[in-house]
Parts: sequence; structure tokens; C-alpha cells
Amino acid sequence: MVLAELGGRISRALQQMSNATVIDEKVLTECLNEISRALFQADVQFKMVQNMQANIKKIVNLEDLAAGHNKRRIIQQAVFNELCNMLDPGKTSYTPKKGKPNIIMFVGLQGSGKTTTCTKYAYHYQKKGFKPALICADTFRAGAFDQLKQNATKAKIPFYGSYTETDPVKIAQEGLERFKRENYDLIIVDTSGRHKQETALFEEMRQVSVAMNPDLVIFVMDSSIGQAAFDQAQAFKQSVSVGAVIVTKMDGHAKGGGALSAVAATKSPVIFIGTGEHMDEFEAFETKPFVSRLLGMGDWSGFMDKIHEVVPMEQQPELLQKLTEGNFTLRIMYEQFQNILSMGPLSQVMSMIPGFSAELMPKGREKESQTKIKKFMTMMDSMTNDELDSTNPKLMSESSRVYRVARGSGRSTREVIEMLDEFKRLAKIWSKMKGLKIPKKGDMSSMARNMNAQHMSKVLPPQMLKQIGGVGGLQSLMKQMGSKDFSGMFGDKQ
Ligand SMILES: Nc1nc2c(ncn2[C@@H]2O[C@H](COP(=O)(O)OP(=O)(O)OP(=O)(O)O)[C@@H](O)[C@H]2O)c(=O)[nH]1
Repeated sequence: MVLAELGGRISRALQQMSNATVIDEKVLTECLNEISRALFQADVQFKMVQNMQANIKKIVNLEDLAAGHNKRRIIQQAVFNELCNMLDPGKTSYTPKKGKPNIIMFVGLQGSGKTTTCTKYAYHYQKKGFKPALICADTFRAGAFDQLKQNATKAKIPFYGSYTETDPVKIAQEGLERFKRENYDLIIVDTSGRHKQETALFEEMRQVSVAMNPDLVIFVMDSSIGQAAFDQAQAFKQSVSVGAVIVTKMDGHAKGGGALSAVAATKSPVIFIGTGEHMDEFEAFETKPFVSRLLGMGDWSGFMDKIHEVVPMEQQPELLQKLTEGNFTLRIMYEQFQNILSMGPLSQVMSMIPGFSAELMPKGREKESQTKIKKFMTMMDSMTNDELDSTNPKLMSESSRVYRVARGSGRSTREVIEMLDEFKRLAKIWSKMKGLKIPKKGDMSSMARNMNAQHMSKVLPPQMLKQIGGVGGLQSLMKQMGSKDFSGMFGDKQ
């Protein structure tokens, strides 16, 4: 089961519970059983699921809840918190610091995506101003050095390795000395991938670790390994001191529950997830936004970050100004489509918008969605400036205009109407953002912080709002989550 399906099943179970007239023990048990089944099928370890169920039951003591309490909200919050707890080992990972050589060692099973991830990690920090360098200490797999070399060259990152030397410890030491001498501040060592049973290779990994004395050992895990995740992660943890986990191939048909098990086995946080083969298909992992997205609740701060990442700096204030004035025009939609196309994986972006779970835009259908967006843009290319900039929703309902745009773009009038319907739908969503304070540059999550319960209640899908207990429920949910606003719920990056 892919993660989006897991999220969808949990949300549906909560929804079903919300539809019941009275929430009694039986309704709660049914809801929790369905959530547990979904987690099992997503390969979360049996014991963890059991613990989660017991914890929720402990928190949600129906008898103790007086009639006035909003049980739905309390249960939903308990599920949200428990999912976060499963992913949160209670400690943070080492993060590279400027002004000193940071030594990072990657370990993981063969084929887990370790070599690819080393480069992604280096590339990520290179964009943040670090000077990364890669060492290939994988002397086990023929071709490993070539692969690293190829990836590193593409990302313009220096590398070190050998075709002839067979001792990985020696290579690691030589590479380390050289890159320290040359003042690189992020030195990353890729080790051989291994099978779980190979004690000799585990010993080799331990020796590399002793020689390198890394600041951080990252365990790389393929998200599709399922129930085996816990044991595998533990085997690595026993040989070297794993301090963080990166879960790869989250884009495939992964039973992402393995990630939860790996956190439990290594007692280390997931720091990034790999979402594709390309260099930039790599996301920093944060628990609360992840769980929010999993449950189709969106991740506003992540979405705003994405906007800041892809919308040209000079256009940002203008775009946000227009949006917060509630003046959504076809030109803004056109520009947004342009931005979305350059944002990278659509499903990733869409899942950050409240109400659009990743389920709505499955990975396999991205091409289709992109084609549609491009088709819409071609139609808009046949519009006049007046039409694009109009804030009068009635203007484009004139049939002569629809006909002209259809003829100009070589599309049918039905398709033009479909595009205009999409515009109306988006205009309606964005009109609800009217009056929001605009974030300053560098204060990415302030937009989310400025969202009060009133704003959010307009943006959330009605059934979810009902589930939470209306605006009042939303307000107290925010308060209970230790935040005066919504950003606490969706993860505050500051
Ligand atoms: N779809 C997808 N593929 C990935 C991702 N990360 C890695 N891969 C692919 O997974 C395959 C294995 O990746 P490698 O980086 O060679 O794996 P490795 O763990 O270094 O392998 P060994 O050197 O044998 O230990 C390659 O084809 C990668 O392109 C990801 O996040 N998503």
C-alpha cells in the first residue's frame, strides 16, 4: 500500500467515526481497528501498532469525557499525535555546521539507494553554501566508484576513490586527509552496500567508522522493504552508531510504514526522504507536516516555502499581494501554472495544499496533469490582456469569447469551458485567503502563522472541518497543540 493510501484509509476511518451519531466504545474501537489494519498493511511493525492503539485508548477515555467535550476532535488529535510520536524518536540529529569539516558516513543495504542519496545530500548542502566532497569507500561492488563519479560530476562535486585499492579503510582515510587539507567542510563517505547476514562486511563497515570517526552515520533505507525494516535497521545500529535515517524511493509503490519501524529500531530521526532518481528529488523530512500531508490535511508552510523557492523573487510580493487582496485573475492562474510546472513533482506540491491529499494526484498521473496544465496555458495564450487581467468573473462567460479562444488555440469550446471552470474553482479557494498578512522574505512560515482559525476554516474541506468540530474545534485544536495558530499543527520550521 502506498503511503497516500494509508493516509486516505486513516482519514476515512476518522470520517466514518465522525458520521456516527454517538461516539461510544464500539465506534471508537472500530475506528482504531481500521487504523491499525491500515498500518499493518503498510508494514508498520505489529508491536508498534499495538502500542499506538493502547496509547490512544488511554488518552481517549470516553467515560471521563464529559458530554460537552468534542470527542471527535480529541480522537483525531490523539491519532495525529501518536503518528507523530511514532516518527519522532525524541532527539534531533546532528546537522552539519559551517566553519569545520563535518564528516558524514552513509551505510545501508545493497541497492537501497545509498550512492544516489550521498550525492543528493551533498547537493542539498552545496545549495546551502557548504563545500561538499564525496569519498567512495565501496570496494565491494564493481562499478560503485564509477556510479559515484558520474553522479558527483553531474553535481560538480569533487570525489575520491580508487579502481585498484581494495581496502576501504585506506581509501576512506586518504580521501579524508585530502579533503580536509583542501578545506572541504562536508566530507561524505559512501560505504559498501551489504546483505544483512554478511558479518565480514559489517565488520568492515565498523572499521571504516573507527577510522573516520564520523560526526554522523546515516542509515539509508529503501521504503519498499516492508516488515523487514525493523530488523535491518537494528542490525546496522548494532554495528555502528546510526544517528539518522534517510528513506528512499518514497515515490514508488512503497509501503512507507517501514520508515516508522526504522525510526523505532534506530531511535534516530528520519532527516530526508528520496522521492525520485534525480538529484533534486529529495526532501527534508519533518514529522508534523509529513503526518499532516499523510492525512490529507496539507502543509501550508511547506507550500509557501515551495512558492518562495520557485516564484522569482521580484514577483513574490506582487503575487502574494494580489492573492491576499482576493483579486485572482486568469493571468495569475497562468503564472501559477508556470510556477507549478517548474516546482518539480506535482504530487509533492499538491499534497502540501490543504484538501489536496497526494491521493488526488497519484505519481503515475502526473504526466496527465502536466499535459492538462500545458493545454490550459495554450488556451490562455489566445486570450487578450484585458481578459487575462479582468477581475470580473462574468467576462469570460460570453460565448463569443469562448469561441474565439477555442479557435485561436485549436481546442474545443468544451475544453475552454473546462479551463474556465478550473479558474473559478481556484479563484474560490484563493478568495478565502483575502486579508492574510504577507510574509517577509526569510520568514517562510509566517504566512502559516498568520492564518487564524477563521482563515483556515474557510480553506479546509467542509468534511474535515466538521470532523474537527467546526471553527470552535479548530481554535481549541490549535491551542491544544501548543500554538496560537495553525503553523504549530503543520510544523513550524523556525
Ligand atoms: N525511484 C527512486 N529511485 C531511487 C531513489 N533513490 C535511489 N534510486 C534508484 O535506486 C537504484 C539503486 O541506487 P544506488 O544508489 O545504486 O544504491 P546503493 O545502495 O548505492 O547500491 P550499492 O552500491 O549496491 O549498495 C538506482 O537505480 C537509483 O537510481 C529514489 O528516491 N526514488
